[in-house]
Amino acid sequence: MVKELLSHVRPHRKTLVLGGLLGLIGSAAGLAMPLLAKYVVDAFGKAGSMAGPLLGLTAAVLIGAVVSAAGSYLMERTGEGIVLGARRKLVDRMLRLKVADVDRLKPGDLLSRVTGDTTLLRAVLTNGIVESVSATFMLVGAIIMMATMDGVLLLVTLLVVVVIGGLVALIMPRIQRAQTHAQEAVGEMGAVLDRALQAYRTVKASGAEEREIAVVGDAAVRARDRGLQVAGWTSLAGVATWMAVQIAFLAVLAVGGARVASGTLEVSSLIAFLLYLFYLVPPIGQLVQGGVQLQQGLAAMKRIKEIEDLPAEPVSAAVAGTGEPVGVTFQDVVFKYGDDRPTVHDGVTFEVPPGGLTALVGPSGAGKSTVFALIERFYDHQKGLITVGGRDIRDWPLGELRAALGYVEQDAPVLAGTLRENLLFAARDATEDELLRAVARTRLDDLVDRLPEGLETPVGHRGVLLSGGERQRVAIARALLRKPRLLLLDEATSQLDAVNELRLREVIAEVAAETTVLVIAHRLSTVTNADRIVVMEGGGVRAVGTHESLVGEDELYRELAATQFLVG
Ligand SMILES: Nc1ncnc2c1ncn2[C@@H]1O[C@H](COP(=O)(O)OP(=O)(O)OP(=O)(O)O)[C@@H](O)[C@H]1O
Repeated sequence: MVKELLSHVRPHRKTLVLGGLLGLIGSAAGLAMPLLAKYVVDAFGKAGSMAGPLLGLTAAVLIGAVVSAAGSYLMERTGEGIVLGARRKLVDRMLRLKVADVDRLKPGDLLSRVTGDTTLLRAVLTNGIVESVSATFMLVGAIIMMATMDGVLLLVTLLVVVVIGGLVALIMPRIQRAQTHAQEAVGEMGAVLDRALQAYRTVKASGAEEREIAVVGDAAVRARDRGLQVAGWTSLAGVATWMAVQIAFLAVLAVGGARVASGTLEVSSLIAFLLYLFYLVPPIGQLVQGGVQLQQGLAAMKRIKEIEDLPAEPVSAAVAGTGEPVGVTFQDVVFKYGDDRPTVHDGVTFEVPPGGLTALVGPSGAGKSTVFALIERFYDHQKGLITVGGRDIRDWPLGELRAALGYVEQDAPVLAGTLRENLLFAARDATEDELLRAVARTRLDDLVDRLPEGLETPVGHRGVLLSGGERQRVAIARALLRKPRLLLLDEATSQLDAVNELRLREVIAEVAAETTVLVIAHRLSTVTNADRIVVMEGGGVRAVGTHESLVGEDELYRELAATQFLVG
């Protein structure tokens, strides 16, 4: 883990060394100040020329200030660079993860890893390292000086320091563990808050503000408690260090006093030795502080690495596909979302030939949306065969497969940005003509005319909020611009008004004339128009046919048609 931590420093090591050196020079200039002041005072006394010493003093003050400032700026800059690098790497991985992995991780927690944990790296990797290095120098210097004074006393000192140092070393992993828990607690708080913000309207409508405030408050209290554990262990390490010096002082006094009494040591040497002993205090303190920071950095690194170690998917570029419509088949497909989850597909078999409109229907929870998730390879099925265009989906390069598909989620989200950016989201290279045609085909012209800045109007968050029907048509236009060979459309379950429903039906019929459309249908209009309907139930396919044939032959379908489609 230390290696990974240092790998973040490597690209910045030159700046870091330079920053550290400038800091040292700055401090040296500070140290020279009293000496220069002495010259100035001496010059007073001798009534000699003041110009030289004063100029020297001014120059030292200025140079010291500038060099120190440059040094600390470079350190901060390196810190920011390290945080930027860590964030980029983490976000890069986060957006390439498999859907199944993201399902397990909570968005608020992921967010806290990118914001909080990366920030923790800054202190340890800049000041932590530099101060520890300079503290080590000071420590070694003081020890050498002590060695020249008296070897026996040095041995006594080192013995005490080593024993207490061992104790501190035992405490360090505990600090790391406590810090990991503290970071987890902060992540958990982020997750809870995120959940409340996501369901903001429901929270308000349910009058659940106070309950949610309490839930997030509890998470914050847990984060505080974890933080206190870190504080506890850190103070213990601090006390141990303090004790080390005090005990060493007493031990040296005792042993040294005896030696002075026996005449083997001079009093002046004992005094000098004791003075040097106290010189050890700041560097030891800094080293312990550096150790604590290192534990914090390691804890953060652990959480960052957890994400970086997850497998990444190859990315599919947002470009339009080209090509003929493709069919899709499912043969005895078995799938569950996890080993401990119930089986969702238990031998699903159906066939969709290229072109035309196929509707998937079935009771809620029958596994219809899961069919789409498997075709998009958001998840991998456990058994059976799924083909797209006659080719096993596992043999398709992932990017190519997804480029061939258009995908419209049931809860079609609008992303931040303008309407144009939203439409071109899946096909950045579409021409203006293609864009306008997609707008016309999805009957979005009215919307574009109505919006104050037309296509350039910001929509979604911080922009104009679109209605459910508009969002769905934007999503369809977005999918169409990708020129899909197979369009997967999860119809919105919400009621659309008559005009919107008619528009949607027209759009689907037009698209189905050009490419393969597989739609999860919640509306009778979609189903009656379909070339074929696949009825799913209880993890399998129950019947396949047209509306007319199924009404005659399939009881469940008849029931669904009588209730669900007509009302939903
Ligand atoms: N990401 C997921 N992780 C775990 N289980 C899931 C996930 N998505 C769906 N499920 C489960 O799989 C089953 C089938 O869900 P699916 O969304 O495919 O049904 P559906 O037929 O589309 O239902 P609806 O018509 O209500 O949308 C459900 O029991 C659901 O709880």
